[in-house]
Amino acid sequence: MEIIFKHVAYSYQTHTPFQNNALEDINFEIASGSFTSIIGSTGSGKSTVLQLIDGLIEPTGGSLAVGDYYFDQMTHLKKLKNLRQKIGFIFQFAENQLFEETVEKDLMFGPLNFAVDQQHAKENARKILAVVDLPESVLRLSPLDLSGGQRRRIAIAGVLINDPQILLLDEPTVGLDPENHLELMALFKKLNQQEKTIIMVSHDMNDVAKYSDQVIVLNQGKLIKKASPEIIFADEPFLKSQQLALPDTIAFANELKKLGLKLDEPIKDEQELILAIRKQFLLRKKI
Ligand SMILES: Nc1ncnc2c1ncn2[C@@H]1O[C@H](COP(=O)(O)OP(=O)(O)OP(=O)(O)O)[C@@H](O)[C@H]1O
Repeated sequence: MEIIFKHVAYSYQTHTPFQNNALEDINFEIASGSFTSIIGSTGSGKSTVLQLIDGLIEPTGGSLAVGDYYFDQMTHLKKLKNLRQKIGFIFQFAENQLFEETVEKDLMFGPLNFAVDQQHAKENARKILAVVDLPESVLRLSPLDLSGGQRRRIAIAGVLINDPQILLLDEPTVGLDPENHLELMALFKKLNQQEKTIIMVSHDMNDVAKYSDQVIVLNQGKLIKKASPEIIFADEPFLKSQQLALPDTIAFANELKKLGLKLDEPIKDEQELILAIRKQFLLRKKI
């Protein structure tokens, strides 16, 4: 499902003294099956963009299209219920939304809500655990008996069980240990390779550089740059002006360049950095 924003604006608490113009004249397109990251400093409007795509709020100006669904300020949010079925929203600290007595009941909640019968909902709950790499034995447990990382996985499984075409991720790995962090990002990458469109809000520039096809930069409610990660992270002065960090591998590659190593190709993760350094050493050996 393609996503198109045309002159989108959003204000909180409109027509009150507390009106907050969170987004202004936002224009972008997100291709079906792509991985887009949205970055920008605190309060720049990233989460508001995700809420608009999910049809949780309607724009106060302009219009947007998500697949066949078109909406503007005249649209009734109730009409977007079917759209929300096709989108999975993984909120920050998603595990805080687990509320049932058992993992199984929690996982069955979504399908039962979308009129799937008990038996199929149970079967789907069992199957989805494999996707998030958890054993079936957790089904009988209370979410409170699980570790933080496992609880996050159950919350994500509860979203994936509805087989969404678009995944909205709001800081999906925040607070996780490095191992769980890596494994979850690998899962999102795999889902993306299975044609799911991913839109991720993140403050983690390593993930943004490594996984995205496209990066959207917001600043105080305005879109100020939209480009590939290679282009975004090659512009250090721009990143500094936005208080955005360089990904570790790119920062390291820049230090190596200062020491005289020729690293001309764009580098976005450890793997590419290792290959580029190896190539330089092989070239030097030949000389
Ligand atoms: N429910 C709300 N009522 C009023 N203002 C809000 C509300 N939610 C967000 N805002 C304001 O809208 C602006 C954009 O907020 P948003 O949460 O989209 O930014 P963000 O880039 O996701 O921030 P963060 O990185 O801190 O999560 C901010 O000025 C914020 O204070």
